[in-house]
Amino acid sequence: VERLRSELGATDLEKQLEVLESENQRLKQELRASQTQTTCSTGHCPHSQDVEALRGELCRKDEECRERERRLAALEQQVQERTGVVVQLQQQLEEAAQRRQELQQQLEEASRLRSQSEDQLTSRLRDAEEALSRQAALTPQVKYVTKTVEVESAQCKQALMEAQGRNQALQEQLSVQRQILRELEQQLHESQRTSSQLRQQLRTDHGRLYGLLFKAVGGGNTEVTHRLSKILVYEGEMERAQGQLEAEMQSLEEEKNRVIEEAFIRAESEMKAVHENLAGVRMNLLTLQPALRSLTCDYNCLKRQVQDFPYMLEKAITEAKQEICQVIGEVSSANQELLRKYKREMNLRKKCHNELVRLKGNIRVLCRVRPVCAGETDAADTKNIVTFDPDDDAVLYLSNKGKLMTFELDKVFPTQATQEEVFQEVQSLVTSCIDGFNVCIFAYGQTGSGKTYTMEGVPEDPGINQRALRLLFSEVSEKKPDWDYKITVSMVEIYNETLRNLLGDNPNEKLDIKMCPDGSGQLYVPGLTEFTVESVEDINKVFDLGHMNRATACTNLNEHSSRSHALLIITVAGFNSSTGHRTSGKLNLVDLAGSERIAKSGAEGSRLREAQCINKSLSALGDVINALRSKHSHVPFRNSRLTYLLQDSLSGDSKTLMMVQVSPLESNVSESVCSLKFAQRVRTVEIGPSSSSRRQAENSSTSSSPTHDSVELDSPPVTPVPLPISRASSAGSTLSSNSKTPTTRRRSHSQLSTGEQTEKQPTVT
Ligand SMILES: Nc1ncnc2c1ncn2[C@@H]1O[C@H](COP(=O)(O)OP(=O)(O)OP(=O)(O)O)[C@@H](O)[C@H]1O
Repeated sequence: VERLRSELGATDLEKQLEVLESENQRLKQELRASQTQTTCSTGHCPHSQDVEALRGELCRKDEECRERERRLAALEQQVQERTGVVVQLQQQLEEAAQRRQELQQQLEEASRLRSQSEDQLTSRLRDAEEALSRQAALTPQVKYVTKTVEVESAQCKQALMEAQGRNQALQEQLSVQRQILRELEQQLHESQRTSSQLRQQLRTDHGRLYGLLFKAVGGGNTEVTHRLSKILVYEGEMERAQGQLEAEMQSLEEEKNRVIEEAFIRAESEMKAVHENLAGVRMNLLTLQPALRSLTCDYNCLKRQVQDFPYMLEKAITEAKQEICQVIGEVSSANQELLRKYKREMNLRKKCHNELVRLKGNIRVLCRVRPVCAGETDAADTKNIVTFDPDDDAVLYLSNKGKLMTFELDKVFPTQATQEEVFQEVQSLVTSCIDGFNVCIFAYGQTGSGKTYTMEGVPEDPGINQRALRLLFSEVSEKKPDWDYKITVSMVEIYNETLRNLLGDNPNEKLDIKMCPDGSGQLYVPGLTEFTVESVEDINKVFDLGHMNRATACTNLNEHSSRSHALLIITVAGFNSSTGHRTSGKLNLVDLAGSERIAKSGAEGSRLREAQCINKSLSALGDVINALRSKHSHVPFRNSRLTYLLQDSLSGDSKTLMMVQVSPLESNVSESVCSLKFAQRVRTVEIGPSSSSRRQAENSSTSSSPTHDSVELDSPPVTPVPLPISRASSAGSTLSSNSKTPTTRRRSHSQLSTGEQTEKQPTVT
């Protein structure tokens, strides 16, 4: 409104009107003053009647003038009203523009919705097509497709309905706007007509009035004439100003019409676009309808399939069940056959392996010559007293006091032989323990000949003990899952004919060897600690504990270890879950005490006793092996702790390997000769199969042990006198730890169970 007012110059016009008003007032006052003067001056005038008449006429004209003024004011009011109408129209114009904007927004919204619905329809159609193709390819998810189709068609229809509804509403709004515009135009025309009529009337009235005035004045009063002409000029100015106002209003009207026309044209073009879009949507709908029809058709088809599906499924399940049952039957029979073959093959493999070991000899004797160590490089000692046959690895030559002695063994390892090469030679024995055989591997030789090196090795190059356990781990893991194996280890030391538990809490505790109370004839050591091992870390922990316990009980470990036998007893118990077979094998890895002769060592006192004990046990071992070799009915296992403990691993179908260690030094040549002679004798021994008769004979012996204190290894063994006591009746017998000659104490079962409670179950082989 302010803008319109400023554009129309309403303020100037108002000011001009005010000026005109004040001028009018001033003129009226002047007129009254001139009338008074005229009255005074014409008191004795002969034309007083005319003057009176004129005065009356003037009053009347004055009245008319006031009337005109009133009408002018009314006209001004009308002009103001028109201005108000113009303002209203302007407002309406703005509202119309706003509505147009809203319409535009709605149109945009409608087009957005349309494109959205188009997109949705396209994507849903695509989804539906894909789902349809998937359904055609796979087992149809009919329910899902059905729902999708229904939802899509309903949504499309609803979107169309909404778009049509919005279109309808927009059209209605447009027609209402058109109606309002028409009415406003009509009102404007009418007001313009009225205004021009009024203006015309005012002009004629003014003309008439001023004519009359001029006539009345008749040029008599120039002052009045002058003032009247002034009024006329003012009126003319007013008219001109009004004319300008009207012209401006006219131009505004035209501008408004033009704007409305443009808005109308734009709205029409937008409407046209909306219509086109609507037509497009309709077209799309028309194109969608066939797709919808085909989808409906597919849906019906799928529905039928779904209805048939349970029957088909049931039929398929029944057929599948039959097939599965048939296949299960076939598989189980094939499985049975395979299991039978597997058992046969396993037995065959076991037999072959056993045969191989047997062919190699149940008692195998290997020899290892240790290299000359640093610090032994004396001129005298470094003389080459041990030589090897390059063509035969079973032959060793020893130069003894200028005489060349030849020794033939199963295999001779030269000084440069590695730990790995040595282990490869013994590994078949180690694996036979998995098949349930008992195995003994001894390292025999004088002190410092390399027994401990061969059995234990050094951390960076371990010996047979650790390598055997590693091999067992890898072998049993290969046999999984059919076979489940448990590997346990014990460590025992025999010092001065006393058995010590190296893995126990108290390494000073002395252990006994006992017969199992179950009458199986098996021996066991009550209180002996066993550890289950599953990894190399476990092995290392066990070895560390054993070494620690061995060291705690002595002042000088090196001397102590030279004078005691160290046994690592590994038990491998297996269970085959598919066949139900059980196996149990024992692997005894023995690092024997030094085998040097007392005469040479010149020992006295406790050293003498140590040497006697060592010699006793070693000669007992020699006796046992001799008895086995000679197939004696009695084998003197009980003559020493060592042979008694290893009884079940030396008899029957057990396998024994003796690693004779030889020093390369000339100063040790006589001990080397003794060791090699012993080894050669042992090599000819065969462990016979009639273990039961041997056991019977052996168990019958109670006091046949010869005294070996002074017996040299190559001296002939004393033949034991067998006594007819059966193994079953000797259950519970113990070997006295103090007695030089083992005696059999007979105990009843009840005595055993109460007096000597076993700490662990005996191993059943
Ligand atoms: N094959 C070998 N290669 C290298 N060094 C060896 C070999 N055999 C033995 N030795 C070394 O010889 C020395 C004596 O060996 P070892 O202690 O094994 O003899 P031993 O027969 O066990 O003695 P003891 O009866 O006193 O226990 C050790 O220093 C050892 O490292």
